[in-house]
Amino acid sequence: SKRLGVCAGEGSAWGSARPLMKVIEVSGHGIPWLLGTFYGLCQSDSSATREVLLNLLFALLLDLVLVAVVKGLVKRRRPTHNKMDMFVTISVDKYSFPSGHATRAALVCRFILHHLVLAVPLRVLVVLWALIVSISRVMLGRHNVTDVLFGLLLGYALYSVVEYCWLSPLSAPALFALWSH
Ligand SMILES: CC(C)=CCC/C(C)=C/COP(=O)(O)O
Repeated sequence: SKRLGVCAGEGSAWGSARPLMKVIEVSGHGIPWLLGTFYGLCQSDSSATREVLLNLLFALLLDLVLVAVVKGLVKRRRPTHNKMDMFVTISVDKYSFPSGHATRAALVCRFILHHLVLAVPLRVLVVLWALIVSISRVMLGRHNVTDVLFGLLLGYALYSVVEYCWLSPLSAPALFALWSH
């Protein structure tokens, strides 16, 4: 993993690509996804859209909690070559197993592919985004390869849990009443 951390610092082999990697990092961060989903929820005027966005919000929150619990239990330190200059972190983010970006990327990728009707090139872009976010975690030196691989598996599996617990106006009427205008 250390050898693959080619953007871990400005002086690293691919140090000039670090700013781009950090933009990719923000694209997979929890805050833009949570704020964007919440904003969409407030703006949506169709009940079908609200249902999808409410479940996406639930999925993102579940993911944050699950990753925080696993990080807190495993307590694996981030690689020593990592510079802790990440955009907004919480206390457990000093730990690296699993990668929260990788779980979110896999979860959101599956969610989008199942719930949005997209042309094939866009579907391919969504999968590529998830892969690039994941690979960038190792290139930035934030994670070991195993953190990212486990994160991807966890996010993939978590999507199945979200589908199983799918919130609908029938199963969670009080929640939907909050968002009906
Ligand atoms: C503060 C909020 C809402 C989310 C934290 C997102 C975050 C910083 C996750 C850590 O990701 P990695 O484990 O991939 O470094």
